[in-house]
Amino acid sequence: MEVTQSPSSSLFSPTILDMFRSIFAAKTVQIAVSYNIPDLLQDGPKSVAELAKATGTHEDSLYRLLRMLSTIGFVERLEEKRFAETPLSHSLCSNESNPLRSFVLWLFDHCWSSVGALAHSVKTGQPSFEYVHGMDIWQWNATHPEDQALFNQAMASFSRFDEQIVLTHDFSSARVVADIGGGYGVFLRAILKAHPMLKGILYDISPVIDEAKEYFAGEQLEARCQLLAGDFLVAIPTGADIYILKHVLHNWNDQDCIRILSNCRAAGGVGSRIFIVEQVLSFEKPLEDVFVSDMVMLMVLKGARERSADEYKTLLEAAGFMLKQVVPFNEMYSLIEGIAI
Ligand SMILES: C[S@@+](CC[C@H](N)C(=O)[O-])C[C@H]1O[C@@H](n2cnc3c(N)ncnc32)[C@H](O)[C@@H]1O
Repeated sequence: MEVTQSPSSSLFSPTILDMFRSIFAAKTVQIAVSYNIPDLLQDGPKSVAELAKATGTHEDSLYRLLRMLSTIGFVERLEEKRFAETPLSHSLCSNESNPLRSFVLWLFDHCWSSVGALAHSVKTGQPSFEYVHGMDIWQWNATHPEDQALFNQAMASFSRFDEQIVLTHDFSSARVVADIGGGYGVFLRAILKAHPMLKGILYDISPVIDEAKEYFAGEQLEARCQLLAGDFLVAIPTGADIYILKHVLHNWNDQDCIRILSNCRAAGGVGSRIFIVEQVLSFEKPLEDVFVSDMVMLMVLKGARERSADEYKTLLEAAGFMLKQVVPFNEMYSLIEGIAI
């Protein structure tokens, strides 16, 4: 019998097909990572039977998942039912040098149901995360330590993309740098290592600071850095001449942003500097990643959003700062620098 294949474009446009594929790419990669497939393939190729035994999964279904994953380069199919690692799967092994693993687990697993309920956010303006989980993400993290750790590791993974600012920016006139909402302190540790004369303050909520302590102890930075717990909506530690808010303000509505910035202004006094590190919206240069991040904000927290440089200028001025400059330092992030007046 002669089988004629109709071109796929007659059914779906290539763009719709890409969307269809990318949903399954994200989900199947997350499942493979959850079952530690990258780790299992690290010491050599394995048969599906071996992988199914090691992961406690249904052999034929795992085979179908791996076959699909081989088409996106996540694994290599050596024989019909034998698979090897690729650079992509290797990059998601559980060792610490591959931090994007936690981001894959956080967004494609923990937040998956909130992505599914995004229509709720569009209809009501309320975060779908809260609609799905019955509480906001900070309350959820406070009552679910494992998810709190996953969230903080996912955030820390992005700090590695921001480290360029550490190498390119001039910190020579500063003595003390405070990273406010600084998470595990990946960014602050990079600044302190690159600038040995500087002292640091890491400030975050207490469960995060408790976990950050072990990272600082491991790198012998304890003597140069204070790790302080508190609520930045209430007060911010004094004594720094640069206050950093990295990926913090996009989580808050305008009123709360002005509160956080005003607290930095009160803590640092006239002449202190504020470094806001965020993605910046631009009508002239619309970057897909900024809009994707803005969707994540819409989904995750009430009032959270990405903003334009003009919007950051308005927030800074409302809190007693003057905008000094907006410096894009890689294809994703900008440094918005303000001076307290
Ligand atoms: C999106 S994460 C960014 C973390 C870090 N700056 C980075 O770029 O990876 C936001 C941080 O704000 C902290 N945070 C949230 N609410 C806070 C509050 N009320 N006071 C202090 N820190 C808070 C979170 O614990 C988290 O570490």
